Amino acid sequence: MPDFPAHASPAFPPISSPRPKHGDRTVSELNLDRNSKHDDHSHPPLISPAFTPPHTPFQDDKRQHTLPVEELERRPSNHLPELPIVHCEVRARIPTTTGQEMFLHLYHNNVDAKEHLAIVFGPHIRSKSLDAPRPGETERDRMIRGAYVGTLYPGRTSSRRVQEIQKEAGARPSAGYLSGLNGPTQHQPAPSVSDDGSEFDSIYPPSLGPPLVRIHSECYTGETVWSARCDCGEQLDEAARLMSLPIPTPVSTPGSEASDEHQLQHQIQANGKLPSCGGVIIYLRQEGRGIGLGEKLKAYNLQDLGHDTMEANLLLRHPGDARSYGLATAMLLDLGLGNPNPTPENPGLGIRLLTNNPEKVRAVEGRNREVRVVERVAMIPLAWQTGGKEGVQGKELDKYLGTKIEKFKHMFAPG
Ligand SMILES: Nc1nc2c(ncn2[C@@H]2O[C@H](COP(=O)(O)OP(=O)(O)OP(=O)(O)O)[C@@H](O)[C@H]2O)c(=O)[nH]1
Repeated sequence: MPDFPAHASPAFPPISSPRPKHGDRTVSELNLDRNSKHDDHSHPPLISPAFTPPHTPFQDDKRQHTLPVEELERRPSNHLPELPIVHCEVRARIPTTTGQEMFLHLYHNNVDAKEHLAIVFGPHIRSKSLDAPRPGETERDRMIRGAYVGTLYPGRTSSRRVQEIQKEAGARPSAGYLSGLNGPTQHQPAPSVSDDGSEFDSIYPPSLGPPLVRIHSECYTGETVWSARCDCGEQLDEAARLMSLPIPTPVSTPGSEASDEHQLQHQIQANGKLPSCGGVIIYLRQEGRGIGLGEKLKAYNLQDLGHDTMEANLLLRHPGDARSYGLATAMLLDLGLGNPNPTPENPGLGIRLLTNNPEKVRAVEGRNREVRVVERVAMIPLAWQTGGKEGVQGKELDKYLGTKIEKFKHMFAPG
């Protein structure tokens, strides 16, 4: 493994050949040697390597992805006594520089005054608190705050889905009737409506498998001013890229997947391109692992004086990591991604969490396992994946990653 930094050895076996190229990577290609063992016996692997899919994540047997959650080391002390109350105030469509769209959801809550965000990729994830009717609001109010289904366009008059309008009209209305209600202008495409009147963004197709989720902590330096002290900006970009990957061609199996395939074909026809497999980045305003930007900058000066990132926090009288994840749990539940009461008949999908931080896996599930993490997907630095051809690099980053591994016990490989 000549391309990996020294602190990556021996925990980081080489990535299988051929070496991944930027733009070609899939989630599954992030997997390292599945036989590798984490060398710290005091921190057993949370998830067996078998839970990271070997090939296309959506085509594997889903039982293979089931996390043996009983094996998780629970740390209830890190959970908030009760889940915060969160409320999605507004969402808006954001076209991105990659050509994919995402929906930015802005949340308020009852524990801090910050505006935490959910960055939603794909059409299938919706906020319950956003969609719920609010007293006295008009259809226009609902569209302005983003509580609409389908696509906005000049002249649209209803936030509701075509199915609901049809139901209200008592029979299947004519195309002229629908265009009077929801009709696009001549410049804008109509909402994606299938033959039976349904729209795509109303359900999460089980055939897509558990959605990909990233819980990301704000990092002004890494995400905005090009800092090479950490890998935060790269991780944010990579999470978005993975969630924008096109859905693999659906497998034709009996049951729901047949209708998913029908929907997929329809969406391809409507948009002219493959929809993304989707997912959500929960973007928490936890700058500097919760200590804030000013304190993080002091910590950087201490690091330049020779201390590592954990020591610097402690010298400033902060915990090494001052974060909690109850807000993320509550936001995931609001987005319909929790599964608090699984039954054998309805085990639920759970989520696939993109992280190297074992504490996040435990914490985001919540004290009562309101959310189920069925798989942890490791985030390998791009420089390690590409032998230094891509990604953030530098001696400060090497030290940062080394401390994450040695002191914070982050796992840069599955399991
Ligand atoms: N206090 C402090 N915070 C830092 C430093 N470098 C980055 N951060 C913050 O650390 C947070 C990201 O945490 P990381 O430890 O990099 O990663 P993680 O979120 O725990 O784990 P992953 O899910 O694997 O990314 C962001 O809020 C950054 O602003 C530092 O040197 N000191």
